[in-house]
Amino acid sequence: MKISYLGPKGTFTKMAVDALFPGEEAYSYATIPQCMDAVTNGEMDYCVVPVENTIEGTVPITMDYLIHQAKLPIVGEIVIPIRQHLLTKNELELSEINAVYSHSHAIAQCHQFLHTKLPQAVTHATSSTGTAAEMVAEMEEPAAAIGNELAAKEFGLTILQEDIHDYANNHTRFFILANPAAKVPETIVSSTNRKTSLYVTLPRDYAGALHQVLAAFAWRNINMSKIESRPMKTGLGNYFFIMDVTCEAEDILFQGVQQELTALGCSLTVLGSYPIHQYEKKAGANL
Ligand SMILES: O=C(O)C(=O)C[C@]1(C(=O)O)C=C[C@@H](O)C=C1
Repeated sequence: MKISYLGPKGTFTKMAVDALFPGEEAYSYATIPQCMDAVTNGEMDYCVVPVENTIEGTVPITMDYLIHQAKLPIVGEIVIPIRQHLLTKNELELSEINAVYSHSHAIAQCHQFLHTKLPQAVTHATSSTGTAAEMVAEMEEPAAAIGNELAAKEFGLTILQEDIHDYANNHTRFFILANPAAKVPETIVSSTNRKTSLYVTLPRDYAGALHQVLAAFAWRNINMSKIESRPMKTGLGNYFFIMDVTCEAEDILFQGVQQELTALGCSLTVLGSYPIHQYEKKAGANL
């Protein structure tokens, strides 16, 4: 079994991979689209990609590339607690740090900390928190990375300040996307907690169009756990709606929704019906 993830070493995505696929071969890629492409072209069986964070919301590149380009099925989800630390090469005063490197989502999770404690430091976005740690480990100037304990270990950095994220309840959701030919391992399938992700496009702009869509789920008592609009990229004001519902796509009531929305001229695409996993801390784990 081969799994692609956003690398290099020491990323949160790598932690998610280790939790889901212990002992399996994991391959690092530089970007989220590259992780998905590796599955599409058959190099990899699965990829693990970040989707949504408690503080910063959706990871747009993941949803956009999944919907517009990769079109891979979602076969599972894991939610991981996120602890962001300030990592440096040596012990420094905060006032000495002139640059901070990290993934844009990690920087956003620590915005208030950076604003109040490191006003002099210029922030630089990197392709991942692991890349930021790798870069800072090679720099001579007094810079810091935002990343996790695993990155500190992998790149020999000091944790100058722990838990610098602005809100304590910080979690990120990751999707497991699969090559349609791959057999999903039993450890991933076996979870009683399940969800379906889908997106809906409306036939045109008219009063109550979205209300009709929501009503189709509501009167069947199907619980919606998330709804968000994303641009269709075809013109200003053209949006589709990504939704998560807590039932299976095979459920007779869900199929009723599909028929009703199709009759109304909407299009409904299922991205996957999948099990939800919660990260369980193991002895010696880095979270
Ligand atoms: O840079 C990493 O470590 C990642 O795995 C990416 C990512 C993200 O895209 O949101 C994953 C989890 C954290 O929320 C911050 C960064």
